[in-house]
Amino acid sequence: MAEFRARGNNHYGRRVYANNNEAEMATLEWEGRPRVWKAHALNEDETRNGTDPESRPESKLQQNVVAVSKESSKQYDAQETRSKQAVYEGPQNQQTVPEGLQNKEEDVEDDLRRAAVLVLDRASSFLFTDLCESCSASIKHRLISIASGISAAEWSLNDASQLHHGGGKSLNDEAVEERDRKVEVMARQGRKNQRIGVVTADANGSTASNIIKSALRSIRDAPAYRTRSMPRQAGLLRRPDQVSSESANISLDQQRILEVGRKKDFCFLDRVNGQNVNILEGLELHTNVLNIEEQKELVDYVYELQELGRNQKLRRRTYSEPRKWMRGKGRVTIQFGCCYNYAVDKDGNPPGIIRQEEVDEIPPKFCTIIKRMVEWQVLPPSCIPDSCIVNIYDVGDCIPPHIDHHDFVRPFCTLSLLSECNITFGTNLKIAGPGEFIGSFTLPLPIGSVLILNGNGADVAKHAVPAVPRRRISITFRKMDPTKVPVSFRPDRELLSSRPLLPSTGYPKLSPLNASSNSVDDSHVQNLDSDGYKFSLESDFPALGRKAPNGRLTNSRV
Ligand SMILES: O=C(O)CCC(=O)C(=O)O
Ligand SMILES: [Fe+2]
Repeated sequence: MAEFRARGNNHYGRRVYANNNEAEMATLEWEGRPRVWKAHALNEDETRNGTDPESRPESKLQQNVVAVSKESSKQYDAQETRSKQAVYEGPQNQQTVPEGLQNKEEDVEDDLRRAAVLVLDRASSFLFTDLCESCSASIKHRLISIASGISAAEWSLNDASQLHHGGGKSLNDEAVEERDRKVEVMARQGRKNQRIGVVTADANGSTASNIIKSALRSIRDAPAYRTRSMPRQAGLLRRPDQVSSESANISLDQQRILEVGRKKDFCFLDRVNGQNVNILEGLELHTNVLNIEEQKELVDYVYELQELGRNQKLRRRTYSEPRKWMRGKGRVTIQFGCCYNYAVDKDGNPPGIIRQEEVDEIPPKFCTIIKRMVEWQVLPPSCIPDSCIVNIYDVGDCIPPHIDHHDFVRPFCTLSLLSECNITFGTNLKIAGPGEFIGSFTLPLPIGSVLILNGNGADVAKHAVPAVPRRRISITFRKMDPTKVPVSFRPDRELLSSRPLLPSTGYPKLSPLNASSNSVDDSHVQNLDSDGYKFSLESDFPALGRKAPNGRLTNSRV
């Protein structure tokens, strides 16, 4: 494969490359566990002129796609194994498809169609932005054909995308129209008793199939799929003649709620004051809360906010960035709703909310996410966030071990964007080097996921994000203790009226410290302090080496 050198870089990990011959190659990449999507396409000039001496343009494109797909599936498999071992396995966490519910052939085809619709519906504009018009049209058409149940053989017979890369001709308006017409006809004909398959004859078709396979993994990753509670053919996914009244009644929102993965049974037993305690009790990981397009929109918006902050167009305490770069330095933060002090500031204010200080209010885009989290039962309506902090991590940035300040009530949550990273938990997190923290339990945070911190998971275990391997953004949403709100604070009444869309399954009531059922020392009466907590709680980021009230040396600082 030809060597490519970087030509430019945009915000969310997309790169545009030029090869040694200066012929352009667009690269679209989106990295996130367990879905890694990449698509390549050569430009028209290169295709027409065959400027690359190594090979015919279409075969080079094919090579790229194959290489990318191998890399994707390797990464996927490694990630999948790692995350399964780290998180999803263990006697109480095992999630297997019961006997008799394994995939049947027709299920596989339904799933393929679901995957194609999912990509077209949720990710198409994000996927195709950097591709030439002709390539994206061709890939999109193959996706449409899979969604309509058209076989690979049928597709390659009729595929007008050959007009571009396969046939070496550029597309004029007439050809585009002709192709659209053919695709429409194929879509109308629907499947013809042939296996759909995702294998395709041309390079754009196989890019489409890589994309579909990734989407398929996402679908099969959703717990609702594993337990078969996910509707297998919602109205959206069927041709109109197949839509039953039952499935047509499922709204897009309801379908999305069913696709949210919810893991609530985290367990790590630690010895705390003579008892075995599940220090992760209260943690919840909700995945697929934001789809790719929504994530992209939010990432773009965060960068806009960062630009405003840099140009001093936000209130003084809203935006802050670390002064110098070193591995393990803090990270850029943008705070809304209240001004939160991580450590004693230069004016002598203690850590916590500074009531006299004003910052900007939560932007409407973030309110939409808060509303969704309540409507989709990620957060309880009793705890609607009224403040948030955006953390922008550069490569190597981290957040040191801490327990979130009690000026914020529980639960609170963190939304992950841009790249996956690990968060680590433990009662005694070790600092192994700049930005390196070792805890008892490490959890990968997929992009688009929301981690809920509550109970022991929020207040007994500390948490830290070790130096991140890739740029990352997180948004921590928290509700302020009503007695601590800034003097200028005005609640958002509309936001406060958010309620779950589906009947509530109830939120767990958590005791301040939950001893595990197999506690070896049940006879001990818990020795709660005046706040009702068994342990003294450290402020978020006490200065390095400061002694915590419980006598332990604290080890955190931003
Ligand atoms: O970035 C994250 O995922 C964690 C952020 C966090 O712990 C915090 O903002 O308190
Ligand atoms: Fe935190």
